Amino acid sequence: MNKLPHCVWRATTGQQTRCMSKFSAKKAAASATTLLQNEQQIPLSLQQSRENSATTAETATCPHLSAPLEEAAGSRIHTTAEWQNALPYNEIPGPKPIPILGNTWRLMPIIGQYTISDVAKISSLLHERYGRIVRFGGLIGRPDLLFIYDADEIEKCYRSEGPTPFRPSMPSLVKYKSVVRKDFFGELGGVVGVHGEPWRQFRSRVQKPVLQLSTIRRYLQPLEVITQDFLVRCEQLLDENEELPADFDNEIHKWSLECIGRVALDTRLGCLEPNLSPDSEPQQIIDAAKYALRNVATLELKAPYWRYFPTPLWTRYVKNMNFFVDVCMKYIQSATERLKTQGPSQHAGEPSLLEKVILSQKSDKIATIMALDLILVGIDTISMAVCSMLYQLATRPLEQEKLHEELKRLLPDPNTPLTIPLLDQMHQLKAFIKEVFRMYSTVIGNGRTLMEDSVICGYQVPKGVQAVFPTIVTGNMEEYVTDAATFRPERWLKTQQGGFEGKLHPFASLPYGYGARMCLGRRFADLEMQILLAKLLRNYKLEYNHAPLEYAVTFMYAPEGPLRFKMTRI
Ligand code: HEM
Repeated sequence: MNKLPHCVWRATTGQQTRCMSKFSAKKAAASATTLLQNEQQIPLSLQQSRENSATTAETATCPHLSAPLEEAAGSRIHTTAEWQNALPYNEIPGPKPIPILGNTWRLMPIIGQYTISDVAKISSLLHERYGRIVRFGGLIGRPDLLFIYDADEIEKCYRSEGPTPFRPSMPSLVKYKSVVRKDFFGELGGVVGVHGEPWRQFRSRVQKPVLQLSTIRRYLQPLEVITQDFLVRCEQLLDENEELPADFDNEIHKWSLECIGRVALDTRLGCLEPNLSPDSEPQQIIDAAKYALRNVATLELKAPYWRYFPTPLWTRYVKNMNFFVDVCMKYIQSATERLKTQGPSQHAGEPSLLEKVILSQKSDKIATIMALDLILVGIDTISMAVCSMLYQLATRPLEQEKLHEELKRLLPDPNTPLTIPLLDQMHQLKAFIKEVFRMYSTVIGNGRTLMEDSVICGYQVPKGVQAVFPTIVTGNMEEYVTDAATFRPERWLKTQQGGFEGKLHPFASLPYGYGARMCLGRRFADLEMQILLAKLLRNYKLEYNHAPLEYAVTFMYAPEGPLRFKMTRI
């Protein structure tokens, strides 16, 4: 039996002591109003807010942001009753920072309470201890983190985020793109780690071809071929007990790199070749991408001294990224050369994604930077999501059987090529994917730097604060999801498809984020996962006959340990 995230966390946190429920926050806000007009309290809170705005807005700026955050942006709200009735920012509950070390010590080895791999647990623990809004301040070199566990408030934040949402991700990547490799990126930073108008302009140039259904349709057959090759390779890897090797996650990374290479680099990288040596180029690209992503949490959450001087970890990060960029550049350049000499390749009547971007933007530089962004975030996310999906399938035989039945019905001949209409009819399969994301969201949370002073959960929150939306926690809250602790994919189905009526707050589980900045690769991610699960489950039975695995955050949230699945042909 799998441990549910909530059980794991509750076990470590002991008694639940919510400081402020939704009800009591409202009551508190109301009594603050009656306190009134308390002549000292209102000016004091505003002053506090201004002080916070000044410090946090500074750290929220980005070299790829065209203009600093609007100075006057927050002032409009100050005249509203909502703001004036709200509680001051410094009254938001949360762990108290200690002098000099702030709250950073809590993430330090030995003396700290939390390790990086516990990030998901920290998030749940903060909610259990402090309530629906938690201020985690005093982190060296970065603004306060404001954890929001209220799906209505999360919805409000997303819906009011404006045309250029600021996702405070990866300052290390920002520094790499805008300072260390300014020679390469120049003013074209791409979308990851870029903000404001430069982000909007870049995103609007590439968004249409990336998300177009015709693009997705074009890649169905090439990705199916890659997945077929992957399954052949899996069969070759089986031992005498029909089990996959302990480092099977590495094989999944190879499959996802092969997929993203086909989409973003217009090439078959050869990752699925047998006997790939550890120093082969595809394996090195996988290692480099993994290293870059997995050290982000350490670089940014533990004391981020690399901002001030080049720490050994930072030096290695840069070297690793340089290797990664150079190798990718090689393939993109040859793809653009091929386009110039041979014209666009036509598959299913469509040019490739790279060709569409080069032709529409008349710039291979934009295509290059887009491809780098897609690769940078597209390998680990999908690989870890697939690890999680396969583990859940292997440990939930009844769910697996349901999917198998659906696939047998839609694909009576297991060799039937997949089509978009067939994928569209795989309701159980899609519901299963959504339910895994709800309970074990691969990306545990999303965030936005507030661009304006706002009232959140009855508190005055200054602009510049980093709001965190912990989807891994909200997706598991009974308040928003009926029978939240039970794995029930049917909750995602319509009644006529066998679904059941129940609460499912639309902002509780958002694995791909929301709004203008939502995951750019989500359609490819869904396509790749659906193809893999459909091909696998139509032809094989998956089992896991070892000690249960715990979920942990390296960068993504996934089962930690050897994925020694037993894979038997049906
Ligand atoms: C299951 C796998 C994946 C998950 C769970 C995931 C999740 C996310 C999330 C939560 C965001 C932030 C969205 C927001 O701020 O609202 C994001 C952004 C992004 N994702 Fe994904 N993603 C996945 C796969 C991919 C893949 C395969 C690609 C590339 C092909 C990709 C490309 C991107 C890019 C480029 C962004 C930045 C968008 C921007 O800032 O404009 N993702 N993803």
